[in-house]
Amino acid sequence: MSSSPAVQVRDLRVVRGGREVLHGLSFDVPRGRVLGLLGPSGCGKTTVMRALVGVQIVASGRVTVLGEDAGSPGLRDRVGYATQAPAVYGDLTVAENLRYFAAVLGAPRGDVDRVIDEVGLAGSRDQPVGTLSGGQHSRANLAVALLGAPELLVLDEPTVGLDPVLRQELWTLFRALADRGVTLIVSSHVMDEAGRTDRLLLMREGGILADGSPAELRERTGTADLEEAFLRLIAETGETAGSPA
Ligand SMILES: Nc1ncnc2c1ncn2[C@@H]1O[C@H](COP(=O)(O)OP(=O)(O)OP(=O)(O)O)[C@@H](O)[C@H]1O
Repeated sequence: MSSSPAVQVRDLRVVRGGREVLHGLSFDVPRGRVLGLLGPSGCGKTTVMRALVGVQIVASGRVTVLGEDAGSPGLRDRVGYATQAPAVYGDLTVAENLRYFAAVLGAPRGDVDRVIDEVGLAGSRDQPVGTLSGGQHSRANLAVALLGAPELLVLDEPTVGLDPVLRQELWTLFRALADRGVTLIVSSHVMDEAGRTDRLLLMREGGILADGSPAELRERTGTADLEEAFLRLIAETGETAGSPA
């Protein structure tokens, strides 16, 4: 297996709706790590993820994923993507949905039971997705992204709306996947999840405010609380922008 980063982004600029929403981002994600993409609503997290999976038109820059250009056909079964809007069909059961997506993705049939177990939905496998709770619905969506055992998982706010117990279970699953060598990019706008990542990319207004491990960010800002660290970084950039050259 290559030791090159799972993801390399260089000078990524994206224009959406006639406005530049990513202003020249550069970052790497090492293999087998969990990267948290954090920042306020509208800062560009989903746009970064769309660029990584190759569905976003980019104005300039380079996005390399698992050694290939983002969106290359060769990456189709190596990258799993779960969007915020569930992809699963409400009138099919959990198992039917997964059998359908496994067929579309060319994933082995045996994967269906594995991913249902991984997301903790074995007890609801024969229930129509439309009758699941919100948290179960998000987990069914996540299960689709796990089909085929992708090397990179891009998960857009996978824990939104989940209770603390389920969130903890999902983070345990993310860690187990990373221990198996999978690279995960997980977005969130709640800072209490930041401490569970290996690496944090803090975004604000289409730019990167900070990139480092939670420990590095705590040290740099002199606070143990990552939410407070984020606020201090914002204050710091405000001061820099406002200070005389
Ligand atoms: N389809 C679109 N057309 C035009 N502008 C868009 C479109 N989608 C997003 N944007 C804009 O791009 C910027 C980044 O949006 P993006 O969805 O990437 O943010 P986000 O950080 O993922 O937000 P959230 O946490 O609310 O999902 C925002 O200013 C948003 O208004």
